[in-house]
Amino acid sequence: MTAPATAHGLLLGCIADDTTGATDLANNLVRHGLRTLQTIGVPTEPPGAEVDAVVVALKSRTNPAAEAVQQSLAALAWLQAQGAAQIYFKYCSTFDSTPQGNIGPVTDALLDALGSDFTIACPAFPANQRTVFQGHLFVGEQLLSDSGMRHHPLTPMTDANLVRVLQAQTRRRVGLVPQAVVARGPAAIRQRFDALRADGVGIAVVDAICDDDLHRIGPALHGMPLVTAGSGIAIGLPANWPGRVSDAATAARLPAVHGSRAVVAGSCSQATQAQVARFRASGQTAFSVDPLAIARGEDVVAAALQALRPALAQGPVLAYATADPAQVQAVQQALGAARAGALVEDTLARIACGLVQAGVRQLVVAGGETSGACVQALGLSQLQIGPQIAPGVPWCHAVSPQAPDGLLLSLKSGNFGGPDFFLEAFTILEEP
Ligand SMILES: Nc1ncnc2c1ncn2[C@@H]1O[C@H](COP(=O)(O)OP(=O)(O)OP(=O)(O)O)[C@@H](O)[C@H]1O
Ligand SMILES: O=C(O)[C@@H](O)C(=O)CO
Repeated sequence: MTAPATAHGLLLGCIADDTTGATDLANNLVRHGLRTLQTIGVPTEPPGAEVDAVVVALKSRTNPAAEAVQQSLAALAWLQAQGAAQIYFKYCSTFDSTPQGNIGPVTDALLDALGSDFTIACPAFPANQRTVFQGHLFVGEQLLSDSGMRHHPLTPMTDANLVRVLQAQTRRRVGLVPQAVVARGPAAIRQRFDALRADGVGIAVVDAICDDDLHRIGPALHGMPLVTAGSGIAIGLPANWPGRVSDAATAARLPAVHGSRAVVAGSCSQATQAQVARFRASGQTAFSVDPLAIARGEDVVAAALQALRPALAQGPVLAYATADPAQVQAVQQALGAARAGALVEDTLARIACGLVQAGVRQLVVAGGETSGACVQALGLSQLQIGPQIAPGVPWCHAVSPQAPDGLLLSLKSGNFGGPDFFLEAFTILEEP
């Protein structure tokens, strides 16, 4: 193993279960003053630059649990070799998982490897309308199970009770720190941790309904070997290292990159459906990827590039597989959910590569699995985090073998961003 990389020690070593989730977490860390590097997969070398946090982006959310565990442990080993003082397992703010995992099995494995017997689970991200109250996850005003997440193609979420959802995935006992305790501050939260632990609880779901709650939870996590959460919890952690927090605006500066603009969308979330509809209504060129045509062996990549390339000079173009729940269900019945997902991801990733080869240098990708496939196909190994476009979604800079001069990328979580995100993302690059 390599020697610890950073002269002052890595404060936070993060393991994210998908690519957009990793960017979301890195964005929150940068905005709260930690110099943060995002890697795609587990690196083989120490980070090149002096950083306070590293987010290792995996693509482990929907793999078989044993594979997700293996990838997460490899990331842990690398982060430990860099001297990470605390480990952060980042999953989705909508707790995307199935009764088989992967949140429970990965948490169990990380706790075992760290020799620790206690952690928290908190997907709350109030800036994006994800709140947890009495252990129940809300998306805006709806329970998770009433939200669009009940139709997710890979991880449909039909129960909002996180204690119950997580208990089905872990061999540890799951308990709750209710918001009434969180509201009383870090000392009360720590006391509740101690009481739960004495009771044999290994994972505490922690309520949080606003950013103030996250700032109260942060100090109570100081020194906890493993934190498991969405990206929201990250906003309360940098205050635990007052001497290390730096200027967020400087931390988010990116090199300028000019070139054509494109969007690739594989998310079927409600937010992405609205964004695709708004983009199409704007009159910009859009190509619809039909999963059944891919399965029939048609050359959908060539057709997409033929339709989109000539339009690049007129502004952003869009390739999308985004569809409504009825269409997704029909495709899944015909092909199976996993095969449909894999075929679409592969096709969109090849379209993204073709667009970059055609001169696209500002690229938005919608959907975590889709983003994972695109960054892998583009051969990216790390991302520098830049300015925020919408909560949880920054522009990033990366160098690809296909764009050695650099590329601006925005990896958008499926459910993030307002309806005009696909057009607004490019507009903010024009601001002085
Ligand atoms: N029309 C379609 N029919 C079936 N599956 C599709 C279709 N369009 C996309 N998919 C698949 O649905 C999955 C969507 O997952 P993805 O992670 O990209 O989006 P998301 O879950 O909404 O985003 P996030 O993980 O950021 O919340 C992918 O595997 C994608 O290939
Ligand atoms: O937490 C979220 O909602 C996102 O960062 C995410 O993980 C999307 O895949």
